[in-house]
Amino acid sequence: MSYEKELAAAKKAATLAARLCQKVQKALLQSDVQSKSDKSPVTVADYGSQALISFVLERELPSEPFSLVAEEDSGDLHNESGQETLKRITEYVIDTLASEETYDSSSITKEDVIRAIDSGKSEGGSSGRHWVLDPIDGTKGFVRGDQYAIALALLHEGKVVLGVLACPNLPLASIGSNHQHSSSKDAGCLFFATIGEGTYMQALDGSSPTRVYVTATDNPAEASFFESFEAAHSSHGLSSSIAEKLGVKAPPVRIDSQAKYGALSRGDGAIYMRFARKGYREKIWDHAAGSIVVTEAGGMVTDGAGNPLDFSKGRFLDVDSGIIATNQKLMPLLLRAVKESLNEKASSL
Ligand SMILES: Nc1ncnc2c1ncn2[C@@H]1O[C@H](COP(=O)(O)OS(=O)(=O)O)[C@@H](OP(=O)(O)O)[C@H]1O
Ligand SMILES: [Mg+2]
Ligand SMILES: [Mg+2]
Ligand SMILES: [Mg+2]
Repeated sequence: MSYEKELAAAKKAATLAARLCQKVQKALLQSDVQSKSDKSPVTVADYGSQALISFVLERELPSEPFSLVAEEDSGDLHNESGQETLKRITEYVIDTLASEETYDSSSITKEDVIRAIDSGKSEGGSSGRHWVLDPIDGTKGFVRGDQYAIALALLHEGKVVLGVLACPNLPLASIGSNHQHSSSKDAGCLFFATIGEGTYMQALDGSSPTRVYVTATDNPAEASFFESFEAAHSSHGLSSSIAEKLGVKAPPVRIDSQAKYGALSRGDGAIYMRFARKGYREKIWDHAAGSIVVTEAGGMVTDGAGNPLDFSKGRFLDVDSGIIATNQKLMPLLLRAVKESLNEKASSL
């Protein structure tokens, strides 16, 4: 089955949303300390990105039933303090859509924005088609001025068949294990993948796409690994012990968001490990787009026990012992190291 129309719509939607987020991030980073501690700028970008993507997908694909599983809902926008935020979101959406000649955005109202945001309440599941959206993944990175991603995927009969990752601050050149704070020069990547057709990357501001592949290395000593920037999101201690067992020499590369999956898909590093604290339930929008970007580039994404990720169960993604990704040659070694480390951890408790 071809998903050509859906891919074109998804790329357009994610690219426009990235533009909106960049405008908000620029204003946020230029603002004074007081308004930086205020949560509203990131809220404006989260909601704005979700509303805009919902508008674009519905307009580009009018003949398809529209179901969207997305992170945000309009709950907080209905009270008194939400009114100013809603006004700003609507302005950003109108302004960003105005750059597309084919859209008449001037008539979009605050009510339209609320409706667009709340179209993301779908439960997903194993039948039919559902879009899956994280309007800004890596919110903490966004606020810091670091990495974040707009992550959009399409589920068909419970399987991810298409994924687009817009990473506005990710350098176009490789980020190795000696990666420093990124400059915005030559940054902005759009990764996209369709089932059976490979993964491609292009510049967010337009360039022809190039096909990307995960690293071919089978030598852990040459491999480096990615993990969350935020220690609260993934155990850095556990990943270090696994890396040590494997014989990985390079220090971890810690970056925010699904930009990690994008970087892995083009071979910047060889492994991604994520071990959330016990009791935390992963969400499908945090992994759907990233996982197909990696698998179509030749990689593998499983939970810590080696099971494939199951996106067909609704909004949550239930996993056994974390999420890991690497190439096909390193996966058996990685799984063994994960198992050993988890057993050691369990017996030391
Ligand atoms: N406690 C805890 N454990 C694990 N994961 C959590 C936790 N809290 C949040 N989240 C989710 O992590 C998403 C951010 O992804 P990363 O951890 O890859 O990036 S980061 O290092 O936190 O920036 C982040 O996505 P966004 O909310 O879209 O930013 C969350 O869905
Ligand atoms: Mg997220
Ligand atoms: Mg988010
Ligand atoms: Mg969030």
